[in-house]
Amino acid sequence: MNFLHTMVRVKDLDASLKFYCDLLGLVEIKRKESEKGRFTLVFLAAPGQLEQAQDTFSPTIELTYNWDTEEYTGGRNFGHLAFAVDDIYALCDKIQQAGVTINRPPRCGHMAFIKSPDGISIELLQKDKPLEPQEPWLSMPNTGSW
Ligand SMILES: C[C@@H](O)C(=O)SC[C@H](NC(=O)CC[C@H](N)C(=O)O)C(=O)NCC(=O)O
Ligand code: NI
Repeated sequence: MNFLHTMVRVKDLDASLKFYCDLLGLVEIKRKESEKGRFTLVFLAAPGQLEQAQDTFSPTIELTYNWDTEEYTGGRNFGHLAFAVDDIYALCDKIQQAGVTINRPPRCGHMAFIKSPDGISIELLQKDKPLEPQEPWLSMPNTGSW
């Protein structure tokens, strides 16, 4: 079995593409519009996984935009989407300049959390740092309401 994608329903497709593509650097690799179903699907891949994703559409994020407005009550059971980034400080600066809140800044140099326009938590991890949170980080209060 292989992991393929995570689907996220978005309220505003343009705002989401600005966030995931222009700000985070993901690349649109496929789009499907359904007149009958009244929705648009957009598959996004990370630049470092583009070749693989173009072959198998995985790993990707599948943005689902329903043309008719719906309320999406955020399920507490969904945690976050995590990305390994080249330079977490440079990316956080860019994110802050774009007016996006950094809910948990990269204090210990390797992990930050932000939220998408739909309030989806996004974890940013410095590429060459260990995945497991360092002890000091675990005891740090987070700045956002999680
Ligand atoms: C292309 C493949 O990866 C899909 O996930 S299509 C799944 C399909 N999606 C839709 O119908 C999109 C519009 C729908 N109104 C919705 O918001 O999901 C589907 O079966 N969706 C149901 C689901 O729970 O994912
Ligand atoms: Ni899907």
